[in-house]
Amino acid sequence: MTSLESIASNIAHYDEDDMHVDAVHGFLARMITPITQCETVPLIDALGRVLAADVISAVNVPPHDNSAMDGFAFHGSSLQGGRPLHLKPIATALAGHAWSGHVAADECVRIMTGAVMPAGLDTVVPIERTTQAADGSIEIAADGLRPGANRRLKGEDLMQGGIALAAGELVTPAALGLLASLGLSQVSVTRRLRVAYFSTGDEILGPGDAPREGAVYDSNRFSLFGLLMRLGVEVIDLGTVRDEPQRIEATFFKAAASADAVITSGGVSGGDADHIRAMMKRLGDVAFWRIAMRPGRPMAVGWLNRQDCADDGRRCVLFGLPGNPVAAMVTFLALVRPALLAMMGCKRAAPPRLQAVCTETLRKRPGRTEFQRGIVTQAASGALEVCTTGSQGSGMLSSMVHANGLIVLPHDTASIHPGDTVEVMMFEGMI
Ligand SMILES: Nc1nc2c(c(=O)[nH]1)N[C@H]1C(S)=C(S)[C@@H](COP(=O)(O)OP(=O)(O)OC[C@H]3O[C@@H](n4cnc5c(N)ncnc54)[C@H](O)[C@@H]3O)O[C@H]1N2
Ligand code: MOO
Repeated sequence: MTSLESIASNIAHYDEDDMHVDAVHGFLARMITPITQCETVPLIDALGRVLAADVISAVNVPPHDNSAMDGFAFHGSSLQGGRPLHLKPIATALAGHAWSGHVAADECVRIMTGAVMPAGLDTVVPIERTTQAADGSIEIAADGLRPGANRRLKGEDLMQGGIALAAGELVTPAALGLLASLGLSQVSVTRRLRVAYFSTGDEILGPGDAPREGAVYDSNRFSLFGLLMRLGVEVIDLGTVRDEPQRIEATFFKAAASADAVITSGGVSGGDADHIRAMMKRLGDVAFWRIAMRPGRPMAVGWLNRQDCADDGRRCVLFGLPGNPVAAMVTFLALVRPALLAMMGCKRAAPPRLQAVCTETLRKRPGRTEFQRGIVTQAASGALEVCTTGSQGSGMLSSMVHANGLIVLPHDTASIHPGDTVEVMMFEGMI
């Protein structure tokens, strides 16, 4: 069984007390194994799931050559140097009602969008480019019209026998529609990832609890719930756990028995009452990092031992996030989310980061990656601009609410000045 130590030995410049964000990504990529169990679900339930196998198209989409316009279908070979054509309409072809018949060179067929192209015809002129003469013939303004115009070819979207969607694809709304266009009623997806989460700390209150001196309401459990729901995993909410060893231990056992991964928040920086670190160490193979990033410096990563043997022999992955609410969200988005997607078997690449012109000074020293809460807007010129949400305290969740992305300032970067271009990891589609 792989150990954290053996993974660490393969990471260049591995230093638990000063982890480069790139080293964290490299470490997690080595640590994570995708789930292989799969299930067949009705098509409609596949949204947000990950395809377990390549989907081979059993049909052509579209299944036949068809018209892209309401107009008249005719022989493209009749088009000569843009001269107008005069053709006699002999029939009408409607979508869903194929018309079969012979069409001569001086004839045409009135055709609707989606209707099967009559045999031998390859070109459609839109109705607005035609006029009807008194004798019923159709005059076609042919300039700029090429043979094959406004015809959609059989199989041009998906070819029968080809891979319509590959294993590891996330079923997005578009992918769901595409699967439906193949006529499928069910699809094989990886089983839903089970992710347990809980908050720790004696100062943490639950919703509706009476306020008390020195206590704060639990927000991490709710931000994490939202982030996990957006990922489409099965969430297991294990509540808020006080800094009492027995309770923490029982909660970890529960998580390890029921989940593929467990996410905790708080107690990883090593304060006096942080029993959680000692507990994590005792219950599994866990590394405690100080990551060269802001926010999100302390973080625990590893595996929890299972008391009983899990059905698939997998170990429960542990992500111990820092307690500060912004730090918990940022470490989730930047580090945990890609790892969970990999566990889900999702091969989709991370969305590209936007480039935007920064409109303010961002103070930074080289030596750590920073994720500042940003608001991206479009200037009148069309260029993307970004400013921060103001104070960047890692306890200020309002800074996340007002942001629409994270400005990513790489490890070696120094301060940013107005007019400099920065990269932004947009929230849209993520949180
Ligand atoms: N001596 C050091 N102190 C701290 C360090 C350090 O490196 N050396 N790191 C700081 C950083 S950065 C962070 S982030 C925090 C993380 O500490 P913990 O993960 O141990 O978290 P706690 O101490 O339990 O809590 C920190 C902070 O967050 C609040 N919190 C915790 N859980 C929740 C929750 N579920 N909902 C809302 N707020 C929560 C908690 O009340 C504290 O204010 O450590 C720094 N200290
Ligand atoms: O992880 Mo801490 O939030 O950098 O303050």
